[in-house]
Amino acid sequence: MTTTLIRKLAEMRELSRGWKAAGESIAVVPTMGALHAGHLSLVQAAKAACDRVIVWIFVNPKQFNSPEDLANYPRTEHQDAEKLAPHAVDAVYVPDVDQVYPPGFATTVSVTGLTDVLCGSHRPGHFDGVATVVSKIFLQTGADRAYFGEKDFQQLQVVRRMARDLDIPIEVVACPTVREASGLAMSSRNQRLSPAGQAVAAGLYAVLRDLAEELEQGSSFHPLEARARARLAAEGFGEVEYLDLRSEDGLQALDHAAVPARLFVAVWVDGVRLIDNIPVAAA
Ligand SMILES: Nc1ncnc2c1ncn2[C@@H]1O[C@H](COP(=O)(O)OP(=O)(O)OP(=O)(O)O)[C@@H](O)[C@H]1O
Ligand SMILES: CC(C)(CO)[C@@H](O)C(=O)[O-]
Ligand code: BAL
Repeated sequence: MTTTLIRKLAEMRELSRGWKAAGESIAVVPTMGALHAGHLSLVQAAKAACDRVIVWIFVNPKQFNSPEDLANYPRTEHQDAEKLAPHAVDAVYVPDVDQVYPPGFATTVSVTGLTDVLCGSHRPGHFDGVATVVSKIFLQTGADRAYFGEKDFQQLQVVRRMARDLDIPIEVVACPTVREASGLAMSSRNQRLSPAGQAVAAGLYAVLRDLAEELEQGSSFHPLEARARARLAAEGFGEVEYLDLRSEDGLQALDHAAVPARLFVAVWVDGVRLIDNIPVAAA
């Protein structure tokens, strides 16, 4: 089978209409490119469940709160095509900017509440950019299902809320975080780590796991948080933007692992911002 490379919305809509008319189910995998095994796991899950799979690749300027981050974001279209080839997806949609944000574009989709915490409070405007582009992804592709990674757990909750609130008929499917052998969550921005930064970053998962184990034995979070922050500093990590224990549903701050809970972290290493989260079983 052949994969169609699409750059124009009209072409995307025509394909999608044809598939729907034939009664086929459609999945979309939204990405910003620089693909790795984490993205490919979403593609595999989508292929297993749907007749047609679209991979969306677009470095969305509206979700970057820092111009340097946008300028430095890896863009690897040729390698992305090579990585997707064995997966034989039906379409790779790499829209031109004006297909997403035509001249005069003046609409923002904003999810309140869930976006006040974690990455929302540290990256002003980020989730407005995400919610706006993801509503467009859903509407442009007409997909029945959309696949997202738990690595971006807050994004997943925001996207679910947005789809429900706007009555977009799509099922949002969560896929587990794919990790390196060290436990480091795969991420496109990891490419920007120096060898020394990679060695430090490799320690993050163990810090989270150790913290989760103590919480699972019934300890309260705040004394453990102070120790974990000291350990991160001693291991060479830079600023910890947040290290929080929160409920999975609603992202409320917790002091004990009492309800389905997760640890969330955002930390700088070597000029690169890493995020991660892991579930914590109730004590
Ligand atoms: N390690 C991973 N495991 C599972 N899903 C992932 C992983 N990394 C990214 N994803 C998911 O892939 C989708 C596209 O993410 P994106 O293109 O931003 O990649 P990324 O690796 O998260 O890059 P970055 O965080 O550096 O922007 C998102 O749904 C994201 O949660
Ligand atoms: C969902 C997304 C593709 C929207 O630009 C992006 O936030 C991402 O890659 O996670
Ligand atoms: N994976 C989340 C996209 C971002 O960091 O902008």
